[in-house]
Amino acid sequence: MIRVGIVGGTGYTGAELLRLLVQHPQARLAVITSRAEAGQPVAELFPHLRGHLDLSFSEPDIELLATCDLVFFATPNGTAMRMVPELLAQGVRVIDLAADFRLKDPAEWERWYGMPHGCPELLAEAVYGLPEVNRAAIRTARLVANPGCYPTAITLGFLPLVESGAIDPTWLIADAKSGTSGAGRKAEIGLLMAEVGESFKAYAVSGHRHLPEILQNLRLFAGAEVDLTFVPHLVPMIRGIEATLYARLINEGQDLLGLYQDRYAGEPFVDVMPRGTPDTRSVRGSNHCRIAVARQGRTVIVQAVIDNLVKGAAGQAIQNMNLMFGCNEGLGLNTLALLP
Ligand SMILES: NC(=O)C1=CN([C@@H]2O[C@H](COP(=O)(O)OP(=O)(O)OC[C@H]3O[C@@H](n4cnc5c(N)ncnc54)[C@H](OP(=O)(O)O)[C@@H]3O)[C@@H](O)[C@H]2O)C=CC1
Ligand SMILES: CC(=O)N[C@@H](CCC(=O)OP(=O)(O)O)C(=O)O
Repeated sequence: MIRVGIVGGTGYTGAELLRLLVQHPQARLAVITSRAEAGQPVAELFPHLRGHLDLSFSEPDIELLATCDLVFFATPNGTAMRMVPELLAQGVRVIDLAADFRLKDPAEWERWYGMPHGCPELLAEAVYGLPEVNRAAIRTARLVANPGCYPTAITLGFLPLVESGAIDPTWLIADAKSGTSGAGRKAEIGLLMAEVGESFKAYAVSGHRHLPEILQNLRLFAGAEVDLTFVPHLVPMIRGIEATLYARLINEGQDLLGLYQDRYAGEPFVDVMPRGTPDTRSVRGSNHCRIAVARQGRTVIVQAVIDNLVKGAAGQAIQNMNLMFGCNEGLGLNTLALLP
């Protein structure tokens, strides 16, 4: 059994880790932290876990966390980097769901996240946790940087086009939409029902912090410097990301469906649709990225959907845990989407 700790067990991604891990046959939850709820039984805050988990929230104490084989950080950006060096030194493996270890360049981190990096010496070692491009390195990693939600959908969507050289890398557009759970479980006026319930808007139009992550992915894993315009939107739904991606074909005769089917053949959590359009509800609660590809003349249109809390966060983190501990990659992740 893998003895698991979660730092940040009261947030949306922490709660999603709990939902999936209580049913995981090889994981045993040992430590779940919350500073605000320390001492409270977890199942009192989350009654759906009654009968599945007999554990109380603890303070995020290093010595306690060091009793685990693996610690997930489901905490705001800039939190994990203060605790990870000590945990690694004590032989604990780590998966960070935040952005602390995703960017390789500490100056780039500081520019986009507005704080100096706490342990830049670990950035080279940290393994980017997108199994579809990095499976072998994840298996042996001590420290995994779990991808951001938009970068998961957008990287998987563009990857076959960019790595095959089928498109012009200087002209890529990602028009992405997210449900409100992507912003976390916090009180904020812009996230009130009355503000977002019947509304739809773009944000971070002049530059979102996921842009450098996506550019780094396409450079390191698809081998191309690309010029990408990325605009995220907030839509009135709770879970889900839909990314509509545009690129220009070099060769109009390209078999696009074949390209995507071949690239993702054997991938347990990427589904390429032979026809039709993927919708977010087809992945709600599931670890799948569902993709369709179409064309209008020379323009390719890729649509990728994920659940931001599952393939975009907790599910992908468990997929990484399975790889790191030699389990079947899909263990504990065979939940189907909830319809309607
Ligand atoms: N929501 C999403 O769809 C996605 C989120 N992410 C990333 O995952 C991380 C978690 O996101 P999310 O679950 O939405 O966040 P939430 O804001 O919902 O939850 C944050 C959690 O972290 C704990 N926490 C806050 N500050 C600290 C601290 N200084 N030390 C220890 N614990 C702390 C909080 O509990 P307490 O304050 O009681 O200790 C809480 O449990 C973020 O970095 C986010 O960017 C990544 C992909 C998708
Ligand atoms: C809807 C919404 O607000 N989404 C969040 C994405 C959250 C996330 O994935 O955060 P990190 O990858 O940086 O950890 C945002 O745009 O900031």
